[in-house]
Amino acid sequence: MKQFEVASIPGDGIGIEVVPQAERVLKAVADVHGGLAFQFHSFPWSCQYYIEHGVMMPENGLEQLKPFDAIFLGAVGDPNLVPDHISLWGLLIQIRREFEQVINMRPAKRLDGIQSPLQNPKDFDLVVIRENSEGEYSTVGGRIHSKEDEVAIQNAVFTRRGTERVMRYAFEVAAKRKCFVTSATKSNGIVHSMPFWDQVFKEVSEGYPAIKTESQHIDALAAFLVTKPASFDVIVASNLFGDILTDIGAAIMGSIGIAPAANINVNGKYPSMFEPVHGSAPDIVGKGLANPIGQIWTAKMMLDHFGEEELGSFLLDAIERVTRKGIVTADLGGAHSTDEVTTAIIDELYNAPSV
Ligand SMILES: NC(=O)C1=CN([C@@H]2O[C@H](COP(=O)(O)OP(=O)(O)OC[C@H]3O[C@@H](n4cnc5c(N)ncnc54)[C@H](O)[C@@H]3O)[C@@H](O)[C@H]2O)C=CC1
Ligand SMILES: CC(=O)C(=O)O
Ligand SMILES: [K+]
Ligand SMILES: [Mn+2]
Repeated sequence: MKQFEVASIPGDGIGIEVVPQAERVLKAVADVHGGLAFQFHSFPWSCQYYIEHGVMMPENGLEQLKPFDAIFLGAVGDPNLVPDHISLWGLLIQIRREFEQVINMRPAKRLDGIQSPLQNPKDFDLVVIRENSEGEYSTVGGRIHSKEDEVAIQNAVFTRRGTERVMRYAFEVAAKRKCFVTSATKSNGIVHSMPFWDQVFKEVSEGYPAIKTESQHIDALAAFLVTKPASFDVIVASNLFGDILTDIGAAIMGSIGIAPAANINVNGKYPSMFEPVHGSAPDIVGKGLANPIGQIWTAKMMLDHFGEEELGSFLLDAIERVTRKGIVTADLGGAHSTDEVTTAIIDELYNAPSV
């Protein structure tokens, strides 16, 4: 019996609603499989925790997380309790950085039964590989002076090591897919980091002669994601560009409530972290409206990461059989609750031909 030890951090808002639902699904997946088990250890680190303790997680929080096979996170942020830059940097971004989760992989594809806001989305199936450790998300800079003399400086950081690493990762992913990588750039407006990004992209691409490439400026690329998403395979992007593109990816799928993500540690020194693209959605919290599919699809990415790819596909198939039946939450035009959608997915797991 294979046993996976998973650290759960539901976090804030709807994170607290969807994480237990996805855990229920994973337990069912394990039950149907028969040869593996998940043990979840839940950590209460959140904005509520901050109100009680003055920190988002204890000083030895990372040490507590390190022994786990993976971290399964919901969402962080409750702007009514704690300013976002404090809560996100105190937990989510700290884990990404300290655990060297340098790659953020975010697929977007059309699912049967879900209406895309696009008139003709075709069968798009793409993945954004987002740099997850540097770039525009940096603590380098500061604020000085006050009133009309006030100055804020925020420096973006692009290292050769980090830039090459994310690009190589994108090429490796593309080699297993449709062999096409698009680089998100903005070298017409950002005159140091983006020409560097383009240069590294060109250099890395020379090592992958079988992979087709293109570069697109981020503004045009954002528009193309709306007008012709089916033309993309793998998109490699800096931290901020990838963040923005993946909310568009989620939107064209039909809702940000279904988009999954994986924060991947590539050197094996620390656990990877799995969390949906969406945030804590304070506007719908406590109403049973949260779409659990983003968190459940994220669980599928965790299965893939554990080497259980067949089981991952089995789970995504069950999700799609449920969306095909129209059993969906309000964000997708349905009338079903978080719990009902989850239960329908679990029923599909048990009713499917066995793995
Ligand atoms: N990785 C993370 O933990 C992230 C955290 N946040 C934080 O979350 C808080 C809210 O941020 P927002 O910008 O409002 O982004 P958000 O993703 O939480 O919500 C955006 C919109 O999408 C809807 N939505 C999101 N997830 C949904 C789901 N599963 N089912 C149905 N509808 C869903 C919300 O109701 C809202 O209308 C902030 O504190 C923000 O910093 C935001 C993005 C990512
Ligand atoms: C923070 C955020 O928006 C993200 O990780 O996608
Ligand atoms: K999240
Ligand atoms: Mn985001």
